[in-house]
Amino acid sequence: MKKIIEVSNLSKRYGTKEVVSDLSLSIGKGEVFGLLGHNGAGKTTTIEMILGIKKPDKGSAQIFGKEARKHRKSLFEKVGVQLQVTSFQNNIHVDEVCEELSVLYQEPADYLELLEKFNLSHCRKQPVDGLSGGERQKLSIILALIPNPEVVFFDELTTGLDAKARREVWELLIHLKKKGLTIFLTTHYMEEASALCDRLMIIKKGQMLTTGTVEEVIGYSPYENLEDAYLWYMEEK
Ligand SMILES: Nc1ncnc2c1ncn2[C@@H]1O[C@H](COP(=O)(O)OP(=O)(O)OP(=O)(O)O)[C@@H](O)[C@H]1O
Repeated sequence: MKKIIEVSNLSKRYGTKEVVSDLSLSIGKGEVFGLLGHNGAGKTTTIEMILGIKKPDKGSAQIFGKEARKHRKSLFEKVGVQLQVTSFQNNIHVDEVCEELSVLYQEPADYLELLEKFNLSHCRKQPVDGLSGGERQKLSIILALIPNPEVVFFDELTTGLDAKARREVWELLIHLKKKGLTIFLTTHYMEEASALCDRLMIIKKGQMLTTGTVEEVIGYSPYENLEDAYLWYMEEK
């Protein structure tokens, strides 16, 4: 399988605290990879280092065989990103944000279609500031998909979404995965990880506790579902 993301021995410390410790992983084309861990475990920092937003102290990360820091422009034609904190200009409307982003890409996705798929068409003319938390979250997912990416990073994919919207997002991502999209996600919802991820890694205080397919990760524990297994890893190790 063609490797899309390769991470080797990535480490980062702030002061004396090591927040990411010697993490290595690789993700093949069309795979959905989930990074799981409690608040503060180092998930966002790991994503930011892969994307070249933060500099690792040790190790390296490549997307399509290139370091993001050095090849930002060419890489980001093919990479979509949804980060937890997305700030927008004051009073900007939903369709303006989508339009402004679309013009940056050679072959952007049709944002009107995406708004429709995520049931946000009725918010098109609304200021982003006036959106509900869930609507804002959906918009950030749409923005990550506007580049028509080959690989996409979702940090806390469906946080703040109601159960129906969460299922809709899952369905859409499964559809995009079938078309070859590679997905790196973090989530605090084990049901979501089970439904979407081909492979997982669970981290605690920046260190890997386990990695494998959902079945493997559950199988290494004494439990039969991911949530119980996850909690077991967190306490046992
Ligand atoms: N610039 C910084 N300076 C100091 N500490 C930082 C900095 N950025 C992150 N940290 C710390 O690094 C640790 C890892 O943070 P990170 O955001 O990667 O965790 P996370 O797993 O994404 O958490 P969450 O699930 O809450 O989003 C946290 O303890 C955080 O406080």
